[in-house]
Amino acid sequence: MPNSVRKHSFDESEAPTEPSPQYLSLQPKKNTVLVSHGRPPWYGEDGKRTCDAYVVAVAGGSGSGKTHVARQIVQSLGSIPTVIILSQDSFYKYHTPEELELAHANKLDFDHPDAIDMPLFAACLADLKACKQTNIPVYSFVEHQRLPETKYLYGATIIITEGIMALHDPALRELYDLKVFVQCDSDLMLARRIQRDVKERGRSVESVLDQYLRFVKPSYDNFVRPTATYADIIVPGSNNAVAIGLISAHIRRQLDERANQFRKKLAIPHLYFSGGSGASTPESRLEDLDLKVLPQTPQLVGIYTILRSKETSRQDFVFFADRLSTLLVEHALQYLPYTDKTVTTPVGVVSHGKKLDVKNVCGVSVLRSGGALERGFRRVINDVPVGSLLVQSDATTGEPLLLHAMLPHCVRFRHLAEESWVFLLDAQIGTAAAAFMSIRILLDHGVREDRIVFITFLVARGGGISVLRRVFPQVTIVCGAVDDEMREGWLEGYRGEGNPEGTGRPVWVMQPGMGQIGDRYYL
Ligand SMILES: Nc1ncnc2c1ncn2[C@@H]1O[C@H](COP(=O)(O)OP(=O)(O)O)[C@@H](O)[C@H]1O
Ligand SMILES: Nc1ccn([C@@H]2O[C@H](COP(=O)(O)O)[C@@H](O)[C@H]2O)c(=O)n1
Repeated sequence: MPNSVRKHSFDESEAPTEPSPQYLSLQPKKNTVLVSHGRPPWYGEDGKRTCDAYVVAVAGGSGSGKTHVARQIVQSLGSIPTVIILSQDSFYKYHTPEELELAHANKLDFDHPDAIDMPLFAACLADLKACKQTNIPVYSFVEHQRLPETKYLYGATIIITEGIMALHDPALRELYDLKVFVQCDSDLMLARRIQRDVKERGRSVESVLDQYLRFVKPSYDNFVRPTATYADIIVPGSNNAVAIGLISAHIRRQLDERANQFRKKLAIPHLYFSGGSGASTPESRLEDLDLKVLPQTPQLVGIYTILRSKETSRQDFVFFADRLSTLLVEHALQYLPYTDKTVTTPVGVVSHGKKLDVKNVCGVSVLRSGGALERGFRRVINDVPVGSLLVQSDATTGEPLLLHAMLPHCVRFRHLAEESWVFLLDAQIGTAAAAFMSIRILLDHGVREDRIVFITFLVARGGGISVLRRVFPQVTIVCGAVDDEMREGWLEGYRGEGNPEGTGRPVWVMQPGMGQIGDRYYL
């Protein structure tokens, strides 16, 4: 059922409040991004990244408790999805059949710094730190081998790396913001290792002891323990709750510093961006916004009339939304490159035509309402992969939060993303906060700005579109109608600042708009 809104008067001096997230408590695995809580904007109102992810390195001997420390930190921060653990164990090198034979006979040294692919580890970490995606190797301790698959990671604000050689490599040390060494008694480390390797890594007690005496202990003395001198903090290997609490408090401050809030500036750009800077105002001329608006034929206006009417049934709404999205996608396709193509017709005549000249095309819908454009999109572009981004407003501040990213294969890998054309699908651009975030995500992945085509039913001329245009001028924006106005209101039932009676969240509403498009399409 569509939510109704009630007007709320906006006070310019109103300071944005801190989000008060509800955290889920999950036991994280190594290299896991949790997806239970959203990521606030990691970029400013100029569209640029405001800071790197914060990197903590945890080194120490095998069995010293590095993983335990990393997991405890994650847990004490509330197991939020933007705090991830990156284990150096994933970066053991690929082994030849001869090396594998040695490994199974306990004769391969896994405790020498050369056993780990340090350049790959540094490259993946550098990408994550710069808020880009990365695809890390997957390693099997049972098979002693790197597996064929990789694991995609994106969106970390805090990265906790852990490994015996985490502090060994100078290039890696350059990437760390905080260096921790877990100091533990050797007997305790050995006892823990026997228990763990027998239980989790398919080893016998005898083989663990053999490997320990041959490689693990000498390596600890020669390579691992000396790196404690690089650490900012030495944490004991047991009874370390206080140390973990202090580190977590420090990291929480880093986390808070990395959450930007500027949705109101987007929603009412003339209050913030006017003046001598040549910034746009809601009175911006439509042609200055460089929107690709469908020709306003009576047939198109007829479709909008049906979609805007509150009397329209859900069945009709879906039918006409699908029809409209087909028209929008057809229109958008003209902005892609084409080359000449000659064919011979069934009657033997040569005909000169065109063919689409792109390597990869995919779609990404901004859920939930972007899903209303998906059917039309798939109808026009055959077999096209479609991913999704779940961007929702924070319940108290209305700021956008990235809750989930499920991107197509051709965007997940940087070398493919760099040559992909990506259609972003979202039902409307009002404050433009979700559009801002989804474009930023694609750019983080290496998609070229001029290869992003944003398709939407409605754009609010007085909303964030003028800022979006200025910040991302090369993105093609295709829409069917432009509404003049937006008004701030509250979704029915909101209880909070400015609206003490209800429960809900603040929203900006397009005027005349189409209501809550996601609700009308899906419910
Ligand atoms: N502070 C601690 N208190 C109790 N048990 C611990 C502590 N630190 C580690 N352990 C246990 O010791 C074992 C090895 O710890 P782990 O963190 O996997 O070591 P590492 O990653 O350094 O090889 C695990 O079973 C873990 O539960
Ligand atoms: N195939 C392998 C690879 C590594 N190891 C051992 O793992 C230890 C490091 O992992 P921790 O989680 O204990 O830090 C290292 O000491 C290697 O000996 C292995 O046994 N088999």
